[in-house]
Amino acid sequence: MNLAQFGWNPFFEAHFSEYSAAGFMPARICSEHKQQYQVYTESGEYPAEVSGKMLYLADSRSDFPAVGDWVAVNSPENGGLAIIHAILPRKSCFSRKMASGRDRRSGGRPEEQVLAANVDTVFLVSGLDREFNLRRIERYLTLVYNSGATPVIVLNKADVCDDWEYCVAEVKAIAFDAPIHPISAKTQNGLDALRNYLQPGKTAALLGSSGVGKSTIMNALLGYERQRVQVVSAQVGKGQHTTTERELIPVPTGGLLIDTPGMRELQLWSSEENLKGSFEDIETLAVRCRFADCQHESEPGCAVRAAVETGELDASRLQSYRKLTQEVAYLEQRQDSSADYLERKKWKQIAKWQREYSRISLKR
Ligand SMILES: Nc1nc2c(ncn2[C@@H]2O[C@H](COP(=O)(O)OP(=O)(O)OP(=O)(O)O)[C@@H](O)[C@H]2O)c(=O)[nH]1
Ligand SMILES: [Zn+2]
Repeated sequence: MNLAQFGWNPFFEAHFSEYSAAGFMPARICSEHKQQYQVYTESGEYPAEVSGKMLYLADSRSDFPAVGDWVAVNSPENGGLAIIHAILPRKSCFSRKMASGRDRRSGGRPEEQVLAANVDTVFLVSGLDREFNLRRIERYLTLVYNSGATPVIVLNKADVCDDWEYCVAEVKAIAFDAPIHPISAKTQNGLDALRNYLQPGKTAALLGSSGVGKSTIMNALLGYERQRVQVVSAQVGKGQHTTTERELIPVPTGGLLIDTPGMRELQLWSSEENLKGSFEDIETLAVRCRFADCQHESEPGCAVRAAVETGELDASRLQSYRKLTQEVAYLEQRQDSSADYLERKKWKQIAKWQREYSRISLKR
């Protein structure tokens, strides 16, 4: 197997020199299930586990490999198990803050779990049907900008939209420099535009609400119906090893697509930072507010509200900005709290509420 086909490049090469000196070889995680892995290496595909040392040193779930990660492994002998010794730095990363209390290591704090790593392009899929919703696209854009991957906006179901040019223009106004591709997965129109992002060694993932057509697009790009198979157990070497369906899947154009259950359930977990990427217009206006910590509510000399009044800024933009700010504040407050039992119980409730809330607001 040719590693460059799997995304190996000078960035990872540079970070690998100390490991190659120690006799390790590079591998890319192509599936993960309960910390049992499957990896692509130059000499083929192997089951893998993390080393005892890595397990011992890990103090949160984000210290474990995720699908898409490049790792350093020992050479697996005749079809055996590869042992993972280190994770190379991630060029991009999608993660989720886990509800507290699941893992004692975290002391009950919301913990980061990496869902996918080293994604180059995210196809942010939206339907051009009745589900079309600009605010939702904004929220997903925020999430993608925060990951380090590059967003590409895919407007699917153009076949059922009479006025898709109008929708594209609307999206353009909120998308900054993200490319926008109207397509129809059903009629296969416009799919070549997406194939362009899947050159050899490039990794892409599909993100978007349920029913927008992610599976249909994926099947069209793969050229076959991908079945999402249940976990099966296989006897490997001396111990039991669980193998799962590949979640980093080669496509005929030479690139790779990531499809993990985690990416499918990904919700908006953000921090202050990622507000900036998709609300540049508001951030720019806010520089002119009289108070540096202006909330753009009722403060005197607020440049953001002034812009809404003159029509320079759409009122709904400010509304979605506020909503996102509130969510961020909420999450940060959670992270600050202490970790005793009652707190944890409360957090569980909050996490549940938060999940429901983001579901509801994403559906809006
Ligand atoms: N008219 C039309 N329907 C489409 C198109 N693409 C997908 N669909 C339909 O939309 C429905 C949902 O498609 P899926 O591919 O299952 O959507 P998904 O985003 O994978 O949904 P989840 O698995 O729930 O996340 C199916 O009935 C598809 O046939 C399209 O381009 N045009
Ligand atoms: Zn203001």
